[in-house]
Amino acid sequence: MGDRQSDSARAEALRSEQSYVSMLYGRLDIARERAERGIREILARGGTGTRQAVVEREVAAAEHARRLAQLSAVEHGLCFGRIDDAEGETLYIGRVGLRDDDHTSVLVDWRAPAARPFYVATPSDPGSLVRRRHLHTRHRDVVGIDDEVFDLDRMADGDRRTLVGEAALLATLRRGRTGRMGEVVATIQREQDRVIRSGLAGALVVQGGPGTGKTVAALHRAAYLLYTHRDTLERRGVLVVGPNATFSRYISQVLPALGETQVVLTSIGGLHPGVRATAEDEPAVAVVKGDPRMAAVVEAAVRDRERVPEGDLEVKIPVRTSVRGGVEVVVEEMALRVDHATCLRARDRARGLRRQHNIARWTFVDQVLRALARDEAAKLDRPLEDGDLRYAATALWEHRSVRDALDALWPEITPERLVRELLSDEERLRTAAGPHLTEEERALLLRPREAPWTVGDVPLLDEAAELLGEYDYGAGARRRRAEEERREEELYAREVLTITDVDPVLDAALLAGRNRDDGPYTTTADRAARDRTWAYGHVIVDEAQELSAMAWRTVMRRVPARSLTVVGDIAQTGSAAGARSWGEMLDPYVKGRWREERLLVNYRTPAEIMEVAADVLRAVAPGEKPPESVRFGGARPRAVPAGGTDLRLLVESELREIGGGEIGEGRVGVVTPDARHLEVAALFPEAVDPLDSPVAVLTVRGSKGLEFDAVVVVDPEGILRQSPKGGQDLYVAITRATRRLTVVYEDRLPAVLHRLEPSMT
Ligand SMILES: Nc1ncnc2c1ncn2[C@@H]1O[C@H](COP(=O)(O)OP(=O)(O)OP(=O)(O)O)[C@@H](O)[C@H]1O
Repeated sequence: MGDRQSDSARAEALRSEQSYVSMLYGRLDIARERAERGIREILARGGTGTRQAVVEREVAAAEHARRLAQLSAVEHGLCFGRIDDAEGETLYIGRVGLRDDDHTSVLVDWRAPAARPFYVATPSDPGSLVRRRHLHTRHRDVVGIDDEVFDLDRMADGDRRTLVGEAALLATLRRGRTGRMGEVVATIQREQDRVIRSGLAGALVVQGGPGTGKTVAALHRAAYLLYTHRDTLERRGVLVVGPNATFSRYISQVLPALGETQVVLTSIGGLHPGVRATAEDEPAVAVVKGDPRMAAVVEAAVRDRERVPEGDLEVKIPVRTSVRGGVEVVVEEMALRVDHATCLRARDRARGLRRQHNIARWTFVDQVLRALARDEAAKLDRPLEDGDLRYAATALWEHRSVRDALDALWPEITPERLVRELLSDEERLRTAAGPHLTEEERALLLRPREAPWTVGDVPLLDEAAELLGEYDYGAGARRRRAEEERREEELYAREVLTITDVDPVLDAALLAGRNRDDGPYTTTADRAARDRTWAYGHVIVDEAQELSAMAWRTVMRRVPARSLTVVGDIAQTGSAAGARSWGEMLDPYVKGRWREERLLVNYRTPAEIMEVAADVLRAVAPGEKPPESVRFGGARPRAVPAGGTDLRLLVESELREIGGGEIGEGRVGVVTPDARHLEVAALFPEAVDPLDSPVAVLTVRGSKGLEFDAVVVVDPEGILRQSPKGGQDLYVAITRATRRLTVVYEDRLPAVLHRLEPSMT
């Protein structure tokens, strides 16, 4: 009887929620149609007319397109929650806000202040709420409801009859892994909510063990900040720096689904435009490259490119040429000379400007050319008026021999060439390293000229770019011109805004920015990603423990306002050049101005696996407490000897286990030491994509931030031995599992894994 009563309560609740949710999708369709119609109408009006008309059309079209993209991204799980308060008021919470024809809110955007109680109410501190309800939808159908009742006595009778309970969080956690980060906007927990809604200003560190939802919190924070501080952040954009490109893909789908499209996702290896570094240095090399002393080395390398000849400068210029057999041949030359002291003065003067190398070069070149011109006039016994000097100097610059001589002293140089030559030329490296590096450290840095860029090179390139300045001399003038144009456009846009009614949140600078590009409309994210010197409004660094001191310099340059979210776990630091403490990395920039939040609950790894991980954690970070798991009851983690184990069969059986007897949706991650990655990957030729194939074969580094239903750790001893941070690596590998863990050991199981029960496959 009781069951039947609760069944009918569930059915009634489902019916009523379905009718509300159907109404919401109806509103969504109307909003989309409106945006589509807007675009169609603008296109129909054609591409001609006055300049004002064209701008108006482009702005309006861009706004419609943006709205359409936003509305399309929220189709899945449009509405996921409802709160009822003691006054009898009900709010529905969703991915975007929607209003009905009377402009009454029918769906509250999850980022709006009104939605906050949905995330922060707890049984001990429910605020004014009497109930929180989670709605589960598939496509447009409501398929499940979970209620948390905070105050049964104050609930309306009708609502009391239709209570439906099951912990929404645990239901979410039971879902299989898909290779893309799941959406958890419906089940954000209170401690995560504090992180998400923390103020924009200053640096926030989010420290938490594996699976505590740091990435989840950081991404929702990006969406929240963009919503709450729209004016600032839409113009400047938000940069999210992750550990690798796979990770960026893993999380890339979450942001648009949260209603945001203004974010640049990249890794340290992608921060220098034009370079996509993925290769990693050996740990010892990474340590040297990541050391802050490298800033001084790069600076010395730039100074080394500002030379004067040992004695006087002598340059031969052709005086007489003739054409023989169609080729111009020099018949007579003249040697011009500039004395050593004048060269030194030219260099000092150029350096004294405190401009970047490629810009100060003009001063040096100009000084030496004038000295050469004076010498030429003297040798030809020609009077040289001051007014002629400039002309004579320019004429000398036409001679190849003069240009070569000046290039050899103070070349115009790109960051790429500077760093490549610094790291591949023993002599240059010795000179630049000076007292900063030991002989052993220099030897570690030295590599062949054609070596590919590594992630550790990118901060050096950035450092060099900062000191060298624009390679393209015309760029400075062009930028000044562009700046003037921007101001003009802004003025113009302000006028447009007063006469068109496109979007009240749009401001003139933003509007001008959107129309400035010569190509079609591009987003802030597009422009920011192309510009090395772009100053972002906010920067989020995930797996931030991996960044070296040099990498932090690179990141900090992109956020002069020092508005940052730093997310990571010191106990998971795998890079030998990474952080040992947050203070060590952040104090040089925001000493005494960074705040820390800790996340303590592990939503990923079941308690049984976490016990094994905790032993590893104790060995690498004795003071650290492992996070507490919310999941229990996974299969017992096990260890199998490599001898007699067929890895393919093992992985197949794991796929079957997680697929409930057949190979279905679940995913297996095989994590190997770096040195064995190729050999193991060759066993799984079908595992082509680490996110989309059912099986992914990864190094520990490649697995950072990702998760799998089942994890197979190959050769734990090899992982422990591969770097000074081998223990941390093993901790990371083990904690990638959401349900099952198998460790395949070589000769013997490492002592730190003693808790695992050896079993045969
Ligand atoms: N509030 C939540 N509701 C539902 N699932 C959650 C919640 N918070 C986190 N999760 C899930 O827990 C898993 C781990 O989250 P996430 O990857 O953000 O953790 P992390 O702290 O970044 O981990 P790591 O440091 O190990 O990379 C993900 O599957 C995420 O969807």
